[in-house]
Amino acid sequence: MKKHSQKNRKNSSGRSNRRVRRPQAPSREAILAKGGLYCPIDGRCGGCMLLSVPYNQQLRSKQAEMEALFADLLDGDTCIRPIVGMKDPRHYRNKVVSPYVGVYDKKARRRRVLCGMYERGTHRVIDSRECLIENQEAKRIILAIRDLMPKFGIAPYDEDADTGFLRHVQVRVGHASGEVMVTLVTREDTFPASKAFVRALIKMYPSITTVVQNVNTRQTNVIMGDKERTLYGPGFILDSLCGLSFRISSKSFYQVNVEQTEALYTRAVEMARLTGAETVMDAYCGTGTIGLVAARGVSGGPGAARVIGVEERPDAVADARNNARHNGVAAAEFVADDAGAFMRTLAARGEELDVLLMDPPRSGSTPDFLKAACTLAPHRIVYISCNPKTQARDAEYLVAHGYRIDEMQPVDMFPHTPHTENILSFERVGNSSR
Ligand SMILES: C[S@@+](CC[C@H](N)C(=O)[O-])C[C@H]1O[C@@H](n2cnc3c(N)ncnc32)[C@H](O)[C@@H]1O
Repeated sequence: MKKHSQKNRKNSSGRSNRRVRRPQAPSREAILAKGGLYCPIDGRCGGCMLLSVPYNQQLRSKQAEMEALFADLLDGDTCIRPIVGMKDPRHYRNKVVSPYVGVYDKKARRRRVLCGMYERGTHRVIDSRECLIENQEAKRIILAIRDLMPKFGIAPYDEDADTGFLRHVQVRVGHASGEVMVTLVTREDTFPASKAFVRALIKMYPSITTVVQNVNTRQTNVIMGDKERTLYGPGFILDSLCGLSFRISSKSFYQVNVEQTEALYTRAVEMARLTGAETVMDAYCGTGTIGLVAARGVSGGPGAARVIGVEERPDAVADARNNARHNGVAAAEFVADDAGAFMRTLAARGEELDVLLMDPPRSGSTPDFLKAACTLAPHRIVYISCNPKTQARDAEYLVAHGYRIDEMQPVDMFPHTPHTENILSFERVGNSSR
């Protein structure tokens, strides 16, 4: 029997010890010459995977992917719109989160703090000074915090030993307002240096309008804990979207690419074809953004007569009610419930619903929600999705139960990543009177 050489012998995990040569990454010059973007940590970071692909080519591929995915569900009369891309697809992320870890620097013979992003598929932090998709002011603040930590005796968190103090920092920047919220996620509740630290940080970055401490004492991958206290400012920021103003707290769901969100919501409400007389359901409504935009109307058109929003998270529902009050929208009400259960209740009561707007999580909707939706039989359904695969599954149900897709609109919410947001509008077949 032929023996394996030492070089080829397999280790305990069954993998060969021989070093596998990675295919050589294209050079900076080659990427830029092709029209792509160059990032020195491209390929290692878990963030964007398509940076080196020219943006127009990314858009063409995403469009082709959507058309192929829905090919069997569209008919000859479906209007397929070209994907909405960004003019400048850089620095679009208005929410930046970074872990902080301590390492021993052999060259400098001292410990230092790293911050940045995790290496793809690991919990190793890649120290990065720049990111092509993150908001630049947010990134500068993340780095400034790293530099201030030793001066205030703030130790980075050690995940294995469950020691240290600062676990993560989240920075949110209001796209239109420019207001900045910094959330410091700490392992302990007591933060002795908090006042002096916050003062020093704000002196460096006067754009910061509020600082929040979030306490996460658990040994977990989940970033945020339950307990929060405001260290500076009001504890939230305001931002405007489609002419309305929204209150964003550290844990609220708020789309990270606000420029594209304006396009997404505008197209979704246009696709609802409101006349001013409709009762509209905003299902999976988060902080009520889409429903409030529908109540107000877009592109100079009329809004809904009445909006009912449903969302399972009570804190998001509280934000939605606040947002309605704050914008003077009286025709919107928000309910904290499971969307499927709520739809079943409405269907059992025989309520009338004209238009259903739905924006479920990546897992898509549920059979009981879709069944109740078909019983309520709104004359239009507008389905927004960040995961077109589950959207295609749900669309198949709707098409089999009395609806046809009359329009499809992909939107590029996450340039340089493989993700595409997609909007489908459905009309009820043979029921134009409602
Ligand atoms: C993709 S987000 C959309 C939020 C909102 N439409 C927006 O654009 O900001 C999905 C929302 O669905 C909520 N959700 C998830 N499962 C739910 C369920 N079974 N019932 C009600 N809401 C749910 C999540 O909490 C989240 O706020």
